[in-house]
Order: sequence, then C-alpha cells, then structure tokens
Amino acid sequence: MVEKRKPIPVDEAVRAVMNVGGNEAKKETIPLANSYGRVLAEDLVADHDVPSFDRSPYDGFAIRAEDSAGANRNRPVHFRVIGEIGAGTVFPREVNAGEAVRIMTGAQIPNGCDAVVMLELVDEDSEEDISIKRAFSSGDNISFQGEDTEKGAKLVPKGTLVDPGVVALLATFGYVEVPVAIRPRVGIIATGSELLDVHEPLEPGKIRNSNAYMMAAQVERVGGEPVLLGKLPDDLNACVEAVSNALQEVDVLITTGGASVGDYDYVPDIIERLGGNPLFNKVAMRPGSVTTVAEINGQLFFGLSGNPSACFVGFELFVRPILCRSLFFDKPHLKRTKATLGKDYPKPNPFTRFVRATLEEDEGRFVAKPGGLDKSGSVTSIAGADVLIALPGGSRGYEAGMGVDIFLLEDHKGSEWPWDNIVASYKS
Ligand SMILES: Nc1nc2c(c(=O)[nH]1)N[C@H]1C(S)=C(S)[C@@H](COP(=O)(O)OP(=O)(O)OC[C@H]3O[C@@H](n4cnc5c(N)ncnc54)[C@H](O)[C@@H]3O)O[C@H]1N2
Ligand code: MOO
Ligand SMILES: [Mg+2]
Repeated sequence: MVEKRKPIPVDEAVRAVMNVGGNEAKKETIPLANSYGRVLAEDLVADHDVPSFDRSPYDGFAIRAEDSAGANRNRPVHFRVIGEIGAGTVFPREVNAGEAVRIMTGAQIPNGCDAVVMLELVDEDSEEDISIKRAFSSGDNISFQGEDTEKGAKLVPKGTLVDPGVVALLATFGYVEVPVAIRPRVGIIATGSELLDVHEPLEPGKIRNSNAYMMAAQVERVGGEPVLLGKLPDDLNACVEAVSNALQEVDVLITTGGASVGDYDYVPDIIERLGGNPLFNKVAMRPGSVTTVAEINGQLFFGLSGNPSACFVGFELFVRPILCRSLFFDKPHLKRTKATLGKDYPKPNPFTRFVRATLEEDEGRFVAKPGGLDKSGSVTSIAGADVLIALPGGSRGYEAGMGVDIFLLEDHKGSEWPWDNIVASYKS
C-alpha cells in the first residue's frame, strides 16, 4: 500500500524550515570592484561629511554676497577677478571686498566667499573685470559641506544588497575591501533515469535535465553559490552515497525528483538511510505538494519535486529564505504585495496555488498575467515569471479582475513574514 501523506499548510512548512538552526550568516572581505550583487555584512556609516568642503555646483565666479548689494540692470556691480580655480584646486588666499575668483564646478569655495554667480549671468568686461546686474544672498549657489550626508550617519544597514548606488558609497568612504556575507554553498543533484545532459540529443522516453540549471540560477539570483553535483539514475544506493558525500561539501543540499510516492521515488528512503529527521513530506500547495525537507546531521536537505514548476516554487518558498537568512537579509521571505488577477481560475482547488506570472501594467494598475501551461510539469510557465500569484485553496474559483496577493521574485528587500492570511483554507 502506498504511503498516505498528511499535507501541512504553507506557513507551517516555512516555519518548520526556518526553525532549523545553523546556516548563520558569516562574513568575508572582498575587493570593491567585485562587490556588486553581494550583501553587506556591516552597516555602512559615513566617516566624513559629504561633500567634505563647501563647493561650487556651477561654473562661475565666487564672490562675497554682501559686495553685490544693490546691483541691478541699471547699476551693475563690478568685481576684480583675482584668480581662477578648477575642481581639485584650492584658492590660496582670503578673498577681500570687491574681489571675485573664477571657479569651476566642484571646486572648493575660497575663504571669504559665500556665493557663486553662474558664468551666464556675468558680463566679462575684461579678464580682470566682471560685472553683475543682480544682488546675491549669502549661500546662493553653494553645495554645503555635509548637505548630502553628515559624518556619523548610518547610510546603508548590514544585510543590504550592494547595488550600483551602494558601490558609489563604498568608494566614497574609502572601502578598498568590502565586508560582505559569504555566499552559502548550495549543492544541487538531479535524480532520474530519464535525464539526459544538456548537450545530449533526445532519445525516446528521455528528457534533458533542466531543473538543475534552473535551480543554479535561482541560487545565484538570491546571492548563493550553486554547486552543480551532476545527475543520478534512480538507484537508491547511488543516491544515498551521493547525498551523503555532497552534504560534506556544501552548506545546504537540494535534490530534484523522486520526492513523490512512486516506485523509483527515493527521497524518503535517502532520508531514512542517512538517519535524517523529516520536517514534512507534503505541503498543501500546488505545484510543489510533494516538497520534502529534512534535517540530516544538522544540515538542511531539500527534496524538491522533479516537476519543473513544482521544483521552481518549492525553491522560492523554502530554500530562498534559508539562503537569505544566511546572507544577513533581515527580511528573508519573498516580498508580498497586491495585483489584479489577469486570468480566470474557475476550478476550485483545495490547495493554495502559486501561479507563475508576469507583472504588467494596464491603465495604471498592475496586472499579474499567468504565462504558459499552469501545470506542475510545465517548464514553459516559468520563463519570464517575475511573480507568483497566490490563490488560496478553498471552495471557490477566481476571476480575472479580482485583487490577489502576489510574491515578487526579482525583489531583494523581502518580507519579514508574508504567510499570514494567505493559506487560511486547505483540505487534506
Ligand atoms: N500516485 C501519485 N503520483 C504522484 C503524486 C501523488 O501524490 N500520488 N504526486 C504528483 C505530484 S503533485 C508531483 S509534483 C510529482 C512529483 O514527482 P517526483 O518529485 O517524484 O519527481 P519524478 O517522479 O522524479 O519526476 C516527475 C517529473 O519531473 C520530470 N523531471 C524530473 N527531474 C527533472 C529534471 N532535473 N529536469 C526536468 N524535468 C525533470 C520527470 O521526468 C517527470 O516527468 O509526482 C506526481 N505523482
Ligand atoms: O507536488 Mo505537485 O507539484 O503539487 O503537482
Ligand atoms: Mg516520482
């Protein structure tokens, strides 16, 4: 008799995985030029003002504003030009009454000056003599020291993805080496005697192994380091040995395939043979209901479905938050928000459905449009998906135009705990 499994709700399953200890975040330092896409392992605090000196935001003339008092169209005020500076050069002496310094954008405001007149507003009567036809106030056209940020300000918290703007800040504050989270090593093993390598021609009854490469990309999207450990035929001894060896090499291990109740579905036996503690082997979701997770000698082992869409969803819901947590992200789960459903789902389903979809804009609203065949075995519905639409299980279907919860796949800010009030109803 086939084993009868008891499905648990998605929120319970995610909680069970997150409750497993280990995989705590660790840091290393890497060169700034390699830091894009990594995750900061320390807060980035300004150790000096930015800008660190008052500077000119324009090409023009630095003056003492008080000297321009009363200037107008009919009564221009003249200044004597006593020198010229470009960015990077500091004017060497105090500027006195009636004097001006020709100054370029980015140059430090000379001592004594407190305003800049743009070149376009100046009549250059000669190289040494300029005149202006309006008065300026102290502070006009000056980028003040500390106006961008002040020394001591916490600019970017630990656990932030290093984007181009963060790279700019790291450079600004002199980070030759950047403290980042060590990328968790994620082992990936594909199982199934039907699997061909990508370079092999199709044969009757066989398919190419797409899940392993898909998951490697999913690992990379989150910031982990995928370790592709090949594919195995449906042979229990070979699988047990491979899983056991792999666990020595990686932080977290994923297999795809063999998670169901079929004759060659060995995930339950692998866990048993290695003395693992199964957390669950059925989740009230579709696709991905057969997702099986176990703790084997303190390490997390994810037995994801062989069906591509189920494998994809299982990764995003259960593996992703573990990797995010070990990368210092303080909100490790998929970001949840709302959109309009772009297609009818008239058939009720007892399990919560996670539909792969793209987010499109339609007259100012975000519409989540499901792509490809909505079946667990579909590989085409994953490409281009930037959201998962969550359709709670229950007795009714859903219609296009309804508001639905969606989970953003390309986002890196995440949610603290997005699972309340989504999986309220399910049946076993
Ligand atoms: N009697 C039952 N049969 C099935 C049940 C069930 O509850 N009772 N559950 C179904 C559900 S739901 C799913 S999902 C699948 C899960 O299957 P497995 O995890 O055991 O995976 P396999 O049997 O090895 O393969 C399923 C399917 O996926 C293809 N596959 C496998 N590996 C890959 C890969 N690396 N790349 C691309 N495609 C892959 C494989 O060829 C199969 O077509 O079980 C249902 N059955
Ligand atoms: O585990 Mo399955 O993906 O629900 O079709
Ligand atoms: Mg199977």
